[in-house]
Amino acid sequence: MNSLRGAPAPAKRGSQNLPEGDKMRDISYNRSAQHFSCDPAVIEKSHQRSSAYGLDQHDKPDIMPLDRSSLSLLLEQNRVLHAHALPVMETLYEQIVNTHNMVILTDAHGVIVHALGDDDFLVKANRVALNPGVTWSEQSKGTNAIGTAIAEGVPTTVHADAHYLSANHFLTCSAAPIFDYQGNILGVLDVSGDRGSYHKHTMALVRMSAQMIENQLFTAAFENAVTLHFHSRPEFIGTLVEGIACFTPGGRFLSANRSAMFQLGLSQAALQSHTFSSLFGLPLSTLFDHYRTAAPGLLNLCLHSGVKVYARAELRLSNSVFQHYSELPSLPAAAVPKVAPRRLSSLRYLNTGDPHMATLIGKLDKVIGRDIPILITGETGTGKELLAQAIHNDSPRKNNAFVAVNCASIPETLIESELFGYEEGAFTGARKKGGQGKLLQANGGTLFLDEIGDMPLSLQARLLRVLQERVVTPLGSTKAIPVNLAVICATNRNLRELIAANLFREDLYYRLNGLVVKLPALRERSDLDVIVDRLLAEAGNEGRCCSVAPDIMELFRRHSWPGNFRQLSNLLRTAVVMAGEDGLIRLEHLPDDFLEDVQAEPPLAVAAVSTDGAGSLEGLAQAAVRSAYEACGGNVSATAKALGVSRNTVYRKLNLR
Ligand SMILES: Nc1ncnc2c1ncn2[C@@H]1O[C@H](COP(=O)(O)OP(=O)(O)OP(=O)(O)O)[C@@H](O)[C@H]1O
Repeated sequence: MNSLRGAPAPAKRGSQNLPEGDKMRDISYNRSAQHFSCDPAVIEKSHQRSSAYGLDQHDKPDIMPLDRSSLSLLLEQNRVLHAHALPVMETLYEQIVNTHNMVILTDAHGVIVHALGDDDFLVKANRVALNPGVTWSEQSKGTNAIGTAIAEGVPTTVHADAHYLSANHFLTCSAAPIFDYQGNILGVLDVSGDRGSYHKHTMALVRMSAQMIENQLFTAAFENAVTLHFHSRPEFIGTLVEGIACFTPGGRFLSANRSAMFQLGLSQAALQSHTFSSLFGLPLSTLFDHYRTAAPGLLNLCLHSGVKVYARAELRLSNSVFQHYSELPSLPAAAVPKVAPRRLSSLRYLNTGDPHMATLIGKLDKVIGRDIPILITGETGTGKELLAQAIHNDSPRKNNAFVAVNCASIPETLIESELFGYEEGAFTGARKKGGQGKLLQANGGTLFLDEIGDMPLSLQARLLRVLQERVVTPLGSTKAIPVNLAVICATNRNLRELIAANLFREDLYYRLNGLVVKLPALRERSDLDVIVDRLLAEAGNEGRCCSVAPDIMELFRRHSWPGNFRQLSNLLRTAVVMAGEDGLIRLEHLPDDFLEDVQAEPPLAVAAVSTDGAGSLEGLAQAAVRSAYEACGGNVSATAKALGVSRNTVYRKLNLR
C-alpha cells in the first residue's frame, strides 16, 4: 500500500505564509493549551477536506501497514529523525505511562515510524492500527490529530467525535509537527489514547517534546558550524526556550530556531543577510578567545535591538578551522599537533609564547589522562588554579566535576568533614542528611587541593590513605565508598622545608608529586605583551579595543608584579575603564598605589624610564596630572576623579601645597 501517492505536500511551518506580525505571534510561544486544542474552526475545515477526499464517516479505516520492504525504506528515510526522536519519545512515555496512551512518531506524510505504548491500550490501538507503517494522513483517515497537524502545520488536538471516522471516536489525540530549520515538516509527534484518558496538559508535553527534537535536529544539522545558544535569562540557556543560531566559521549566518528568530526580531529570510557581528556587534573571534580560557562562563552579548542576552557557544569546527583560530603567535610549528583536537585546548590557551611555559605545557601534555598526580608550585596569582582547571579540561575526565578545595581557607575543624563528608548526626551541627564531601563530589573527575602545604598533619594521613586505597569513609560512617579521581595539588610554600620542619608528611609528598611543575612569576615571563593584549581583550571596553601606551608597557616590563596575573588583570580592568573612549592606557589611567609601588622599586627598575629629569617616572606622572588638571579647568576634585587618584595625590604631584 502506498497511501502517499497523490497526497498534497505537507504544510510548511504555520508562520511561513503569514505576514510579519503574525509570524512573530507564532514564534512567541503561545503557551495557552486552548490555542491548539480541538479548535472548532480547524476541525470544521478538516471535516470538509475529509469529505472532499471522498471519505465517508462510517467507512472502515484502512489499517493495512506498508509491506516489509516499504517499511524498511520508510525507516531508512527517517533514520535521523527517528534517532533524535527516540530518546525524547521514551522520556515523554515515562511521563504518561499507565494512562492508556501511546507515543507515536510519524514521517512528514503521517505514516507511523515508531510507536511506544501501554500494553492494555495497545490491544485497542491494534484495532485502529496505531502501528508502524500505517498512515494517518487526512486523505486516509479523515480528521485526526496527526493528519490535521500536517495539513494545518500547527499542533492539533482531536478529541473523540471530532475525528472524522466514527471508528476513531474512542480516541483522544494530541499531535505536534516537527519542523526542520527551513520550516518544512519532517514528521509528527503524537500522543494518542483512550478518550477517557484526555488530559489538558498532554498537548503541552507533546509540543515541548517536539520542540526538543527540533532543537536537537537543528544543532545536528550544522556539524561544522559555530552554534550560539542564547537567552536574556541565563537560567533558560539549555532549555527548550533558548535561542539557537548557527554561523559559518567565518561568521556568516546559517540558520536559527524559532526562539532565536523571536529574540532577534527577524525572520529566517531576513537573517540570511546577517553575520555574527551585524547581529551582536562583536567579531566572531570574541567567541574563540572566550572559549580558550580554562573556565569560560556565559558570554554577555548585546542584540542589535539593545537587549542584553547571555550566551553559550559550541565551536564544532573542522581541524583546519580549529587550527586557523587556535594558532598562537609564538607556538612553534612542531608543537602544533598534526591532527588537532576538535575542541579548543585549555592548556594551549595558556601557552602564549614564554619558553618556560611551553616546556611546562609540553610535560603536562604527556601525563594528561594517565592519572599521575600533579603538583603545581608558584607564587600567588601565577595561575595555579587556572592551570589545574586547564589540565582537567584537556583530560578524559573533562565531562565530570572539577572540585577545588583551598586547604588554607577552611578552618582546621571543618576541613575533615569538608573533604571526607559526614553521616547524619556525625557531629554537633551536622546537617540532617549528612554531607557528601569534596572527595566524593570529585568522583570521576578531578580534585584540586590548593595550598596543600596548609593541610593539617592529621588529615594528611587520612588523605594519603584515600590516595592509596581509593576509598573514602565519611565521618561517622563505617562504610568505605570507592572513589576514582585525579588529584592536582598546588602550593606556594616550599614543601621540602615543611617536611624538614615536620609540618608535612614525606610519604604524602611523594604520593602527590608525580609531576611537579613550577609556574613562572609574571616578571620572569617573556610574553608579557601577549598576556597584556589577552587580558585587555578579556577586560572588554564595550566592544572597543584598548591598548597600552609604549612607555607604560615599558613600565610593566620593569615592574616586579608581586600579585602576578591577579594584580595585572585587576589593574588593566580598571585602566580600561579609566581610558574610556580614548582606548589608550596612559600613566594617568593607572592606579595610585601601583605608581607608588613602581616608584618605591629599586632604582634599576625605574632607571630606564628616567633617562633625564623630564622623562623620569615622577616627571611623567606630574606631566600627566598637569595635563588632566588643565583639561579639568584647574579643578582638583575633577582631576582626581578623572584620574582615579586621591585629591592629595593631585596636590602632591602639582606641588600645590
Ligand atoms: N595565563 C593567564 N591568563 C589570564 N589570566 C590568568 C592567567 N593566569 C591566571 N590568571 C588570572 O589571575 C587570577 C589568579 O589566578 P589563579 O587563582 O589561578 O592563581 P593562583 O596561583 O592559584 O593564586 P593563589 O596562589 O593566590 O591561589 C585569576 O583571576 C586568573 O583568571
